[in-house]
Formats: sequence, C-alpha cells, structure tokens
Amino acid sequence: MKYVSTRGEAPVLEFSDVLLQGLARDGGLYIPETWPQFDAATIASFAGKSYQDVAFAVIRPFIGDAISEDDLKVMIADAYAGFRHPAVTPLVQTGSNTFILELFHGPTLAFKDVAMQLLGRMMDHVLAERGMRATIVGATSGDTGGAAIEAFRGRDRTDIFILFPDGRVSSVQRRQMTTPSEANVHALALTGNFDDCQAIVKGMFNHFAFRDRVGLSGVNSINWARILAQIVYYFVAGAALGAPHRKISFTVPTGNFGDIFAGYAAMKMGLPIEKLVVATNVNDILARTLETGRYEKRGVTPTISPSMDIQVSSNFERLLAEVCGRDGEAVRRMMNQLGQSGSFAIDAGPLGEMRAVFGAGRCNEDQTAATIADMWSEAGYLLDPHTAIGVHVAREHDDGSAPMVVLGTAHPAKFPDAVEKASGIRPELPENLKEMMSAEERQQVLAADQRVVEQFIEDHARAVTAGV
Ligand SMILES: Cc1ncc(COP(=O)(O)O)c(C=O)c1O
Ligand SMILES: N[C@@H](CCOP(=O)(O)O)C(=O)O
Repeated sequence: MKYVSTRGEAPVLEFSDVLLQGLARDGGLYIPETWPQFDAATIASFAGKSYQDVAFAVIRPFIGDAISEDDLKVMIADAYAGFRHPAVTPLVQTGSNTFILELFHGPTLAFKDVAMQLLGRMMDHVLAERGMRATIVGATSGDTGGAAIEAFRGRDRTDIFILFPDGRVSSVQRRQMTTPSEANVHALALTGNFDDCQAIVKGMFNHFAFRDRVGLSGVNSINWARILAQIVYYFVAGAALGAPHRKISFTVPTGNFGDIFAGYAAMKMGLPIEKLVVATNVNDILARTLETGRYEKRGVTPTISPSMDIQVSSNFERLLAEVCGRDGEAVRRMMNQLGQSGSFAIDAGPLGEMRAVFGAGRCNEDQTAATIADMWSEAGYLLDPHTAIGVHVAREHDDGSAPMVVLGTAHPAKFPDAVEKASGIRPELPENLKEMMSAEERQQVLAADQRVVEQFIEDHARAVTAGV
C-alpha cells in the first residue's frame, strides 16, 4: 500500500514512513492511494469475531510489509489487553433504534486510547528496526495528550512533548498529562487555545531544519495510523448490527474530524452506511460548513465539552481531497485561502458529494446539560458532555430508517464537575486512576510561540544529542 498527500506534492510513501512522518512535507495529510475493499461475506464474518481479529483483518491491507503478520497480531493483542471491557468497544442499546458505542474503556478513559495504544507499539517497532529515535509532538484539547503520554511514557526510543491550552482542559485531563514522572514525558501548558497549539505543531513540521534535527513525529490524527486504528470499530459495530445486510448510521461528536473520517474510510471499504452525522458543540464550524458550503473560522468559545473546542479541523482536508477527486491543486488552493483569509468556499460538486453522506447538527451548553440529565433519569445511563452532544444531535437525525449508533468518546468521570452539575451524580474514576488526583504535577508553562516551543524541545529531546 502506498500513501499520497492530500496536497499532491509530497513524496509517495510506504506505511512505515507515513507512521513516522505525521504531516506530509507539502503541509498535507497522507491518505491511502486506494481503499482496500471488503466484500459482503467478509463483513458478515466479522459479526462472530473478537475485536482483535477484526482489527487484524481491517489493518493488515494498509500496512504492506512494514510489520509482519505475527508481529501485528502480537501488537494488537497487547494494545487491547489493558482495556477494562472484554469486547474492547462494547455496543450498548439505549433506545429502540439507538446505541452507544463505548470507546472509553482504555487506560485514559477516552476513545483516543483505541488508536494510541496500537500506534505506540507500531512506532516503537519501526524505530527499533531502523535503530532510530523520534521526538514526538502533539497538540491536545484534552484527551489526545493523556492517551499519547500513556502510550509513550517510559519508552526508550521516544521523547514526547504535548502542547495543551493552559486552563482549558478538565482537571482529570490535565493530571493525566502532568503526573507521569517518566523523564521522556513533557507536558507543555501554552497560553492560547487548542487551535494555537495545533498551528504550532503544524508549523514545526513545516520547519524542515528543526523537523529533521529532532526527528519529529506526530501523534495527532494528522498521522494516518491514528485514523487506521479507528476504522476497526465501525466494522465491529456495523457487523454486530446486521451489516452488510442492512445500513447503519453513526453520529460522531466531532472536533478535528478524525473519528468521523475513520467512518468515511470504513464506508469507502464497503461498510454500508446510511448517514455519518457530525455533532458539534457551539464551536460549530463543521456544521456551518455543511449547511453553507463555506468553511469559515471564528473565535473559539470554551465549553463543558472542551475536547471539541476546535475551529480548524485537520482531517476535513482528507475529506476535501476525496470529494475533489484527489485534486491536490484544488486542496492547496482552499488551504491557502484558509491561511490567508480564514475561510474558503467549497464548489457545488464536492459539496453535494459531502452532503450525500454527511449530516450535521450542533448542541449548545444547555442542551448538553439537559441531555446528560434526561439520559440519566430516563435510561439510567450517565453520559459525558461530548457523548451527550452526539446523543442530542442523533435524536434530531434519527428517522428510524437505520440503527443509529452514537460514538461514546469519553467516560463521564473525565468531566466530573460538568456531569455532576447536569445530573446530580458525581461519576467516580476507576480505582487505578484515583491516585493521580493527589500525585505531584509537573508541567512547563510556555508562550504560544513556535520559536519558544522549538527551543524547549531542542533543549530537552534526546534525539538531538543522541542522533536520530
Ligand atoms: C471526548 C472527545 N470527543 C470527541 C472528540 C472529537 O474527535 P475528533 O477530533 O476525532 O473529531 C474528541 C477529540 O478529538 C474528544 O476528546
Ligand atoms: N480533541 C482532541 C484534539 C486533537 O485531536 P486529534 O484526534 O487530532 O489528536 C484532543 O482531545 O486532544
């Protein structure tokens, strides 16, 4: 399998290089040259299989010879051995036609663990084979950071630097990043919002001298391997609910558009999907774009669903490339307009293609709290604020024509204050995470300035002195 950049100007790469590179050198994101196809019999066979077996079947065609079949099986087994549920991502029925796909049974209680636990093992494997070290950077609005640190803490071949917006993540999310004591972990609290953090990460990838000197790798969903691991659970849920013999709809709490793009990839591979519904909080750039055809940045409003307080959704570029027929020049034009004027328009053809697959809706703060409250009182099910946004928007889009699956992206205990305020119930952290709430914290507060962050990394990354 080969990978091409959404902007069409970066070298075509194999899986292991895509895994280590993160962002393409033309500023674009890597996508597979073609989509592997699963026929109806294969999809039907997933219904009786373990999560691990489906993961192997889905991931295998994307990685070519980069990792042997035996090694991949071991990595998948190890990655999910620590999940607190034997099904890894169980499906819970909450209404006659509605389901929640619980993606939060990993070590940091967020859906990010599903991909990150595998990504950490894959990167280690490829780095060891090449005798290399890497400096990992990531931007987080709360969940990616904790999941990435958990996956890479103490690993000898990597140092990890996570940039998060100071004061804009929940205390559980912050502590997941600031309490690990391993020397290779660096939690950087930046005086800005998530979009500032993400822009600095992309800026560092586009600063080639720095990128090459420190051996930069990325763990945000700009890294294709993150999306790849997330495709698996769409097939698992779809097959459990009767695919390929019937279509399924998915509503996805969305910020950086990675999780829902994984659903789009599953559809491209043959999973019959009725609708993919984007659910946003009041930071609703994606819902507005699908409504108006204009992608237009506005300021970020802090909410009780902080992980979705995002305006620049990286993976939307992957969708643009798809609906523009992989026309790199068209993607470059739109991205340049975004950089220069903060907005761009999508042509009628590509927009129509998007609308045929995607629906969208938004949920404000009161609606989020009300959804948490009524799901608790009516179904005895405690939602976190992000999943609540999915449930609210799914209710608006569920016409009964297909089972509606809402992706449960975080455990309510990650956001105890918001959940308690809405429902009167204070969700408890699992026993093994409680200790963290009184452990010593270690973080570096830095200005949201690329040069300042680069200097900090140069001073602390082992790859600089030990060689990449
Ligand atoms: C809990 C939670 N829900 C939803 C999202 C949005 O996912 P995505 O950025 O893949 O769209 C995030 C962050 O990414 C998250 O942490
Ligand atoms: N919501 C995310 C933002 C980063 O998204 P990613 O999927 O690109 O890593 C977070 O919680 O950090």
